[in-house]
This record gives sequence, structure tokens and C-alpha cells, in this order.
Amino acid sequence: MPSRKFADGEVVRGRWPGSSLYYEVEILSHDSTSQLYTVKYKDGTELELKENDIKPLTSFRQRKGGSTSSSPSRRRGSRSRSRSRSPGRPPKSARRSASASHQANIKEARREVEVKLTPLILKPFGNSISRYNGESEHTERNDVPHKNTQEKFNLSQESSYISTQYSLRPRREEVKLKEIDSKEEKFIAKELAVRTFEVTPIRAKDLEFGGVPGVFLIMFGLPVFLFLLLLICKQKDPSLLNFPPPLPALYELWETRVFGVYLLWFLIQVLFYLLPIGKVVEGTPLIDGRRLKYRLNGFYAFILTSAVIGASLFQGVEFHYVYSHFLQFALGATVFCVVLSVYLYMRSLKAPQNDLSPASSGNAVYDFFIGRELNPRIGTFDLKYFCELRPGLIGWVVINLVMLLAEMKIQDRAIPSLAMILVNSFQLLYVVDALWNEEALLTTMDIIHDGFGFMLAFGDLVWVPFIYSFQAFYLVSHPNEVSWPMASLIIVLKLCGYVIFRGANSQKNAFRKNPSDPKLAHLKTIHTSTGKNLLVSGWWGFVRHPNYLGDLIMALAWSLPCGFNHILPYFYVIYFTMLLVHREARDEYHCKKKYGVAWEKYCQRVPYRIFPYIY
Ligand SMILES: NC(=O)c1ccc[n+]([C@@H]2O[C@H](COP(=O)([O-])OP(=O)(O)OC[C@H]3O[C@@H](n4cnc5c(N)ncnc54)[C@H](OP(=O)(O)O)[C@@H]3O)[C@@H](O)[C@H]2O)c1
Ligand SMILES: CC(C)=CCC[C@@H](C)[C@H]1CC[C@H]2C3=C(CC[C@]12C)[C@@]1(C)CC[C@H](O)C(C)(C)[C@@H]1CC3
Repeated sequence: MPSRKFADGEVVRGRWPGSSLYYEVEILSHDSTSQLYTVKYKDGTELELKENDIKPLTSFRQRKGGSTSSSPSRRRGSRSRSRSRSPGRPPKSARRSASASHQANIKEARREVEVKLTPLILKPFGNSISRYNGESEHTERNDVPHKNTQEKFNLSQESSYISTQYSLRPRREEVKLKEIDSKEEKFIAKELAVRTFEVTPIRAKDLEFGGVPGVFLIMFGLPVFLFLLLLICKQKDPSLLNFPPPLPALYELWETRVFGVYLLWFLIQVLFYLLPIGKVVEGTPLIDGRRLKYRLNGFYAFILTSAVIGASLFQGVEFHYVYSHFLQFALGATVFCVVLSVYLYMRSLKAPQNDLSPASSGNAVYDFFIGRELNPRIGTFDLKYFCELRPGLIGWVVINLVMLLAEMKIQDRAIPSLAMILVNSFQLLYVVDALWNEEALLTTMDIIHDGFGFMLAFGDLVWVPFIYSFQAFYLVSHPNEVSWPMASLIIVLKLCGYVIFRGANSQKNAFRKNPSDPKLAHLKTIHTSTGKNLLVSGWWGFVRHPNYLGDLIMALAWSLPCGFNHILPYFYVIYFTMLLVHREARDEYHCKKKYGVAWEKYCQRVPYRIFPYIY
């Protein structure tokens, strides 16, 4: 009996009949009489292939520089069925301007095998370069705003996957198709050179956060919600069942002096950010292969800020002013964030296509929210990177300190309550950890994928400092005595959460930095065709987002010191669960696109997303 080279279930590359392109397929079976393999393409198409038309995954050359063989945006719409085609060809709609006769020629030549198919494509994913691993056409999205530029350099790189294997189609016809392919590519290359700077909108169904109505609601709802929460919390009985207090008039909330103090705070942080201390590292590669440089001095900024705060306290600066004008500060920060968001949107209109975020859509409202420009910079000053960790995150710790002092003053205490000490120290640890591990921020979704717009500006500058300090704010007017045994339990919970959070993040960061790190040699991985593998044991074999689990456990430990009289201090846990469940879904979607079957395998091996045996 003749031997077979490939086993059932093996994932290989199968040549698409009539083309020189290879796609990822799974071997379903082998017929020993006809010597044909039945293979399944990623869109579900099953075909029979000869052994010569199948190659192991490893036999494909890895391309340097992470550029792509083709962009998914070039594939046809889900209803348009095509024979395999050259990756250089844009979708029909993009070629409407082409001469009718040229189109007719192409259609004419493509009259036979008509199936839906997704070629193996390398696709840049935000800042990071990852190989597009095949997904069915109906999930295709045009979310790479640089599509046209991308397509342009794809044209020259197709050869990486081209083999000289014979075709299943008659030779003469194959030659004809190739001629047409080459003619068409030349034509497209010309067309693309003209279209390079066009904006390519994402299809409406691909917009996240509920699309335009969703982001509209978030942008107006969140600030109102923030003020309501702060007002409710200031009430004697902060029950949610009580009628919410009316929002004060705007003129009562606006204080120019407060805004001045806020600006001063912001400028001090800018100054610390600009100090030439701390090492400079490179971010993940951008769509055009460039890597931006970032100076890691967040921890120094924190030390310097602590020194300034300590000196101010020593000088008798009245920090109670921040507590007594808390709503005014929140409004000042909100106004600043709106102005910043408008500035960010305006400047993004002049930004080159290559600098736009993969999340931007072409819709003004949506882009204002999600951010149009990926890494807006003024010289070397990176606005998003700065805002993500400095004024808001360090501001959160300062606000907590303000609350601790306010508690002592209002409740006439010689020392802060145990509850306040727990909340302050837990959150201090969280912020210091973030600043100490600053480099890890460079691989987060926020830096790689999302632009800098209202969402992150508001999240970083308003939501984090004024909502994340909510437990401390609550304790100022609603004291809760925590017993030592209870405190010990809460500390254990916080430490458990921290160990999971830090362990998971460090494991992944170390693995991404150096996959062959001897310290990680005991971990199992799943191979993906992007060149990056997935951890499938250790923390990442426990659940698919162990870092989120740890973060949520810590969030619970931050709320428990506030007792059980009201649900309000648990708002953070509830909000954070929703944020991370949504974030997990977004990440899952991106990973599926990046890793294809490998991700599906990972999901099979690690079935729970965040909470083991629950979700
Ligand atoms: N306090 C807050 O408000 C807040 C909000 C959000 C997030 N966070 C925290 O911020 C941290 C970062 O979160 P994040 O949302 O940016 O995402 P993350 O979980 O750190 O990163 C997700 C990425 O990790 C990689 N990955 C996923 N599974 C993997 C595996 N098995 N092996 C190796 N790599 C894998 C994938 O990217 P690649 O494969 O491309 O590397 C994936 O896109 C988390 O600890 C989170 O809890 C805090
Ligand atoms: C409410 C709205 C519109 C958005 C909220 C999002 C925003 C608050 C978060 C999005 C990404 C988050 C984040 C951190 C804080 C909260 C966000 C900005 C983070 C800085 C917290 C500390 C961590 O160690 C981290 C990994 C550096 C976090 C990065 C992501």
C-alpha cells in the first residue's frame, strides 16, 4: 500500500486549484486508490487535492519585516464568489473606475471554479505585525485604514507564497489566467498609487461599542453618570433607591482657579515626562515597519511627584481644597478632556494614512470617540502614552491621599481608619506596579489598536482619577470599621489577586520578549503561523485572561473595606467586570483574526475566558 505523507487532522497548506496560492487547510481523509486527499479550507470548502498540491506549514518562507502578502480588504464581498485570485486584486467596488473592457476580460477568464475562500494573508494589526491567519469571508473587515498603501506593498511580496507546483487546471488556461493576473496587478498598482491617501471606512457592522449611537450615548452618558455618582456618594444616605440629587448648575461647578490648579498638575507631569531620565525603548512595529521610541520614566515621575506632594504638605498647602472642590475638579478635567479630544480629532485630519489607528472608521463621531490617530505626537512627546500612565494614574494616588487627609479632618481622627489605609495601600500598589512595569503598556490594545480620542482621554484623565478613587471618597463621609481578622482576609484576597495579575502579565510579557527564555522552558505553547506562539500552560493555560481574573479579584479587595451597607463602593467591581468582559470579547475577536485556527485550538484547550468553570 502506498504510503501517505499527511495525516488526518493535520493542518497544512493546500494549493488552490488553478492558482499558485496556498491556503491553510485541514486534512480530512485520504483515498488510497485515487491517492487524493480530502481537505477543508478555512471557509468550509472541501476539495480533493493531490499530494503535490499540499505542503507542510513549515515549508513556507517567513517574510522579513512583517509586511503582508495581501490584505483581507482586497477580498471580495461575501456574496461575490471567486476562484483564487492574485492578492494584488482589490475588491470589485474598489475597481469600479477600471475600464469596463478590462473588467470584462477578467470576469471572462474567471469563469470556472467559483467558491468562497480566504487566502493566507499577512496583515498588520495596529502597531504589531501579525500574519493574518485566515477567516471566513463574511467576517472580513476593512479596519486597516491604510488599506491602499498596504495593498501597494503587498503586490511586490506575493512571491513568498508562490510555488512552482503544477496546477490542477489545464496548463494553457493557467498561463492565460496568470497573464491576466499580471496585467491586472499592473493596472491596480497604478490605481493604488493614486488612491493611497483615500480614507477607507470600516463597514458599519464592524464598529465597536454599539457603533455611532453607542459611542454617542457613552460620550454624553459617562460624564453625567460620573457627576451623579459623586453627588449620590456625598449624600448622608447614599442609597441608590433614593431619588438622585439634581445636578448643580454649571456656573456652580465651574471654578477657574480649580481649572488652573488642574492645568498646573498636568504641566508638572509633562515636565517630569520630558526629563531625560530612564531608558528609551522601542514600541511594537507600526504598519509601515517603523518603531516609535518611548522613554520609560513613569516610576521616576511618581517619585518626583511624591517629593513635590511631601514638600507641599510640609509647607502647609491645604490639600482639603481638592476634597471640598472635588466636583469642580472633575468638571475641570472633563472640560480639559473635551478640548484635548477636539484637538486630537482636528490634528488627525492632517495625519498621514499610515498614522491612523486600525480602529478608526471614517465616521466622524465614531472616530472622535475611538481616536483617529494611533500615536499622536508633538515632536517626541507622545500624547496617548503620556496620558495613559501619568496625570490620571498618578493623580488617582494623590486623590486617595487627599481623601485620607479629608477623612482624618472630617471624622476628627488622629490616624486614618484601617479601611482607608487598606484602600490607599492596595491602590498605591496597583499604580506603582503599573509604573514599574511601564514597558508592558506598549503591547496593550490601547497603544497598539485604539487611537487616541475621547474614549482614552476621558478614561485616562477623568474616569481613572475620579472613579477609581471612589472607595476612598466614599469612606470620607461613610466610615466603616474593619476588624483585624476581616482586614487579614481582605489582604489575603488582594495578594491572591495580585499574584495572579502580576504572574500572568509577567509570564506573557517575558514570553513575548523572548519566547526561548529558559525560565519559560517548562511552558507548553501552540504554534501559530504568525511567528508568535500562544502559551497554553502556566497562567495562560488556566483561563484565557488570567490577568483580568487577578485584576477583578483585586477590585473586590478594594471595595470590601467599605463594608456592606451600600452597593455604591461596589460600583467599581461591577463596572470593571463589564469593562473586562467587553475588553475580553474585543481581544478575542482580534486574536481570532490574527491567529485563526491556532486561536480556535487554544480556545478548545483553555475553554474558560476569565472565570474558571463559570465564564
Ligand atoms: N484597571 C483597569 O481599568 C484596566 C483596564 C483594562 C486592562 N487592565 C489591565 O491591563 C492589563 C493589560 O490588559 P489588555 O487588555 O491590554 O490585554 P492583555 O490580556 O494583557 O493582552 C491580550 C493580548 O495577549 C496576547 N495573548 C493572549 N493570549 C495569549 C496566550 N495564551 N499566550 C501569549 N499571548 C497571549 C495577545 O496579543 P499578542 O498575541 O499579539 O501578543 C492578546 O491580544 C491586564 O492586566 C488588565 O487586567 C486594567
Ligand atoms: C470609561 C471609558 C470611556 C473608558 C474607560 C477605559 C479606561 C478607564 C481604561 C482603558 C484601558 C485601561 C488601562 C488602565 C487604566 C484604565 C484604562 C485606561 C491601566 C493604565 C491600569 C494599570 C494597569 O497596570 C495598566 C496595564 C497599565 C492599564 C492599562 C489599561
